[in-house]
Amino acid sequence: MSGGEQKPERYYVGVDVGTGSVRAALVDQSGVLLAFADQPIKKWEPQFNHHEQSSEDIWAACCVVTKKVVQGIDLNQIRGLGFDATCSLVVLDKQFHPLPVNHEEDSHRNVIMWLDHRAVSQVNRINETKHSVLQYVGGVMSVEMQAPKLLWLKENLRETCWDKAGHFFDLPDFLSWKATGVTARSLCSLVCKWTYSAERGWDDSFWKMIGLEDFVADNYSKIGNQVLPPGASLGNGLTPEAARDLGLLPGIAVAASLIDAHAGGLGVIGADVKGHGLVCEGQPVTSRLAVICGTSSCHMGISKDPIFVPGVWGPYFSAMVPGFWLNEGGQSVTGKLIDHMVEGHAAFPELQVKATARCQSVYAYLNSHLDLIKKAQPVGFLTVDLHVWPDFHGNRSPLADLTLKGMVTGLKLSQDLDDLAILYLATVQAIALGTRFIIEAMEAAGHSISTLFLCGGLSKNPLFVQMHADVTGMPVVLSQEVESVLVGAAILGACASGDFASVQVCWGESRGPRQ
Ligand SMILES: Nc1ncnc2c1ncn2[C@@H]1O[C@H](COP(=O)(O)OP(=O)(O)O)[C@@H](O)[C@H]1O
Ligand SMILES: O=C(CO)[C@H](O)[C@H](O)COP(=O)(O)O
Repeated sequence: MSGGEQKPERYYVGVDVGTGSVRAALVDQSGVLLAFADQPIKKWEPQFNHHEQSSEDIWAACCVVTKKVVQGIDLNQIRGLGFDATCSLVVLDKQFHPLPVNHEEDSHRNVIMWLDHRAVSQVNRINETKHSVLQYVGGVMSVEMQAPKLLWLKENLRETCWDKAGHFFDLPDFLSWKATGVTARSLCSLVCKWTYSAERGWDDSFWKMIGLEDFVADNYSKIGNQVLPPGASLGNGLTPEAARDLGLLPGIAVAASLIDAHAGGLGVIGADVKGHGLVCEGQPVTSRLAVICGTSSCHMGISKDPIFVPGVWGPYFSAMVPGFWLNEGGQSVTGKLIDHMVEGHAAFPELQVKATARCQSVYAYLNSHLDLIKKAQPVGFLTVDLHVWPDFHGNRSPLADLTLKGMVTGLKLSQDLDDLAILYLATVQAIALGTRFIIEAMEAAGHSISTLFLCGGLSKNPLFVQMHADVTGMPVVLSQEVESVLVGAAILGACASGDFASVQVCWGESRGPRQ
């Protein structure tokens, strides 16, 4: 954000709800992050491929982190609040109380998480319809989107959930409703996960064809019939009740939200790169690919005209950057896969002890261990006979095949720390190769990408970043501000406050690359 004529003492709060934790930041008018706080959130996996959360637990965590980042600040200086979150499905009854999304009837667990794969039969039937809305999700709907999950609820929890439900929210929209009482949905969520079209609105024939004609009959009141662009100001701003919860003043501007990957994309894709000798300097913003790497990785490329990439979500109009089409490639598990491989290895307890003794994270320890054992070779050569296929949770892009599984070839009869380090390296390489596979599919369809902009938890791992550069052959830019997703959320708040005319105006010089 670049302030221009505004006074310097205006602040914005961004709240980012990831898969594993909630983060908040206080950001100034120049986009500089002044305070940061995070808080883990609960997750349940009551059975394989069922992943649930609690919207009350998530809101409570939002309140804890927001209170922390505004400590010591004159609350009158806080002008706007923006939320982003994972695209999980929140279910509330007609009085806005949580409803259970499980057979146990535990209403605390009222969120079907984005990575939940329970609705396989439902998504297969949806894809068999070959309905035209599927063209706008890469040709194949993902089990991680909302329509199959809604159909699963109707077919499996009719009495305990479906019949009682009054409101189905994408998690980012739930948060903005909780803050303002306004049920308007963000165009970002509805376009990307719910088949809404920015140009044509809802398609009645789709919902009727898949057996969810209920939504058409009540004019989409349960899933959203008022739609606003991300960054638009909601109602009268923060309600007195939400203000008390969050430790802010009532009435401050609250923005229509973004999905987390889109907030990260917004936070990095417009960075000013002048003077860094980067190939993308002087090239259009469409030559950049934002890669948001957390539990999953999301590959966000924008274009002036719609580009249809088989197996890559979109094209979505105005879902991330207003006026641009978005294609969203993805890998359903990346950080989660690395954690899974490392934590499941027989040498993990030894790794923990050694990393703790050096006051390092296990990943910093593994990276230095790889440096030690590579000897004179480049580190990548350590895996010449060990290979990982990373689709342990199916392939989101570009194969769009949820049935795919993971694979490791080249295992030996030893399981020492060297083996663990090399398996970790092979996993990171496999993820980077998956990114290259997605880029190749996007380029074959018409994108022209020259530079990667990485953010999210995994961008803090130098090995992960280096492997993405090596494997794609492209420069990787890291934003000066490590918490770029939160900057994206704060940009929404800044935009809603009216201090900035649009989210693009917030892209400014202070948000250039790291030196
Ligand atoms: N400093 C770090 N070094 C290596 N990996 C990291 C680091 N920080 C976070 N990660 C990894 O990033 C992933 C989580 O990223 P994050 O963006 O916090 O996820 P989410 O938004 O999905 O909650 C985890 O797999 C974690 O191990
Ligand atoms: O589908 C997505 C974005 O469209 C993301 O994968 C999902 O929101 C989870 O994000 P994260 O891995 O950062 O927790």
